[in-house]
Amino acid sequence: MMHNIILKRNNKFINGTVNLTGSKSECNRALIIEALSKGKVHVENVSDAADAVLLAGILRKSQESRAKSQEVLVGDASPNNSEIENCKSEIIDIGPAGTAMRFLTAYYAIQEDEVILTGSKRMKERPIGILVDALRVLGANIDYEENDGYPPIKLKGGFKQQTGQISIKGNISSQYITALLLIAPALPLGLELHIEGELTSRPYVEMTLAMLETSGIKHTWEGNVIAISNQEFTTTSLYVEPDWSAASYWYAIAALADEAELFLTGLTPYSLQGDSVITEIMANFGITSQFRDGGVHLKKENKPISRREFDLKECPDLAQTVIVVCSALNHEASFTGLETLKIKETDRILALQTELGKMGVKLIEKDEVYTLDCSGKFIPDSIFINTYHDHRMAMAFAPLALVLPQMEFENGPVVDKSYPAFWNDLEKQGFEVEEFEGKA
Ligand SMILES: O=C(O)C1=C[C@@H](OP(=O)(O)O)[C@@H](O)[C@H](O)C1
Ligand SMILES: C=C(OP(=O)(O)O)C(=O)O
Repeated sequence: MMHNIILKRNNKFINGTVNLTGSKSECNRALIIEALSKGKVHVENVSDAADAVLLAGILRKSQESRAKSQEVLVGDASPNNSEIENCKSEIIDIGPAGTAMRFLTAYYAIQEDEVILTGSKRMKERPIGILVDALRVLGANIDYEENDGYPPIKLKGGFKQQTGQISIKGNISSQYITALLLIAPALPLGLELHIEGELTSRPYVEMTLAMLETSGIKHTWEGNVIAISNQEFTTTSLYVEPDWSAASYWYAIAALADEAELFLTGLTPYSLQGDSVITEIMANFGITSQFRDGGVHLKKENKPISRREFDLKECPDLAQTVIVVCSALNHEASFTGLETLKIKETDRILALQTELGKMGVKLIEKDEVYTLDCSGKFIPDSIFINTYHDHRMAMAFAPLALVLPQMEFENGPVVDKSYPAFWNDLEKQGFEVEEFEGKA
């Protein structure tokens, strides 16, 4: 049995304040930097996102056990067999946290610990071969435990850097590039990363470099080559900003309301998060964003929607939000830059097509351009949304409660991955949220 959610909204007027948790992306980077900096860098405003909480716990435990084994070595007592066994191949289960999986792969590749990194059933289908190949060229000892190219993987320690120059494909996931950049300052020979072909999700790479820069790490980026030499972190703190991807669901709610005035605290126009582009995207839907009072004020102005083409390559996590809003407004726009969606928490293209199909909306692909067809759209009395272990399927569809009489969501806690307070926040803003036991 799992906790499903019934969601309803009896009016279309939104007015309130929302405090969002810290960005999962920023927090995951900050935690790895903190661990690599050996305490010099301190993370402030750690995110409540389950993925970040899990990563923080793993890094803490790993550092504690390293400190403990050093104590054993320093002390008289030689470790007994069971202690040696415990030190061997610790199994780390990262669940559905893709970013954490990729970052930890690079992190453990240069540690002495022998660990097996594994995750959810879906994680075992999310490719990691490109990153593993790059780390092997650098000098890491990594084996696949089940299928080549996919988790689980065994990181065996004994890293000895062979080269500082590697090439990596840029169009599959920017997370591989970030993972390598994060460990670059700790590599004796530094890193010169040649990005082959197109770079997807570019703002996430820029976020990584900016956070390294704040931590005292210099880089150069010329053409398709990013270089970071072996460097020391400086003593500083990294403040995790509120999550703009989470903010996108409130923009969507504003877009589907008749009248909306919302205040999202803590957000600034100078964010490192590429998803802050939601302000520009939603301006097309009549949502104005004013930064004042230490946050952003959203206001809905009714005006016709003119933009028909959206390239989401730089903000893939906004794709579901924007496509669902367009479907609700019968705005038959087209979308590009969606290629990476198929290897995220679920195949998000298929999931969108299936769930939008439940109200007669089609998302049709031709030559990598996806177009909405709302000609067969209808309003069901109640709609059951399958969430496919994907937090963003639940959160992107929830704003539809403003235009549908009743919605039901499979697996409410799926939102915990990045925004655990999501259903509570909806309730605070006047949505009716009811939990019920459903079939797993
Ligand atoms: O680096 C990051 O924090 C992320 C990068 C993006 O992934 P891709 O680079 O695989 O598109 C994004 O979808 C993910 O949610 C978070
Ligand atoms: C793709 C996402 O996360 P991850 O890759 O970290 O699992 C996401 O949060 O939308």
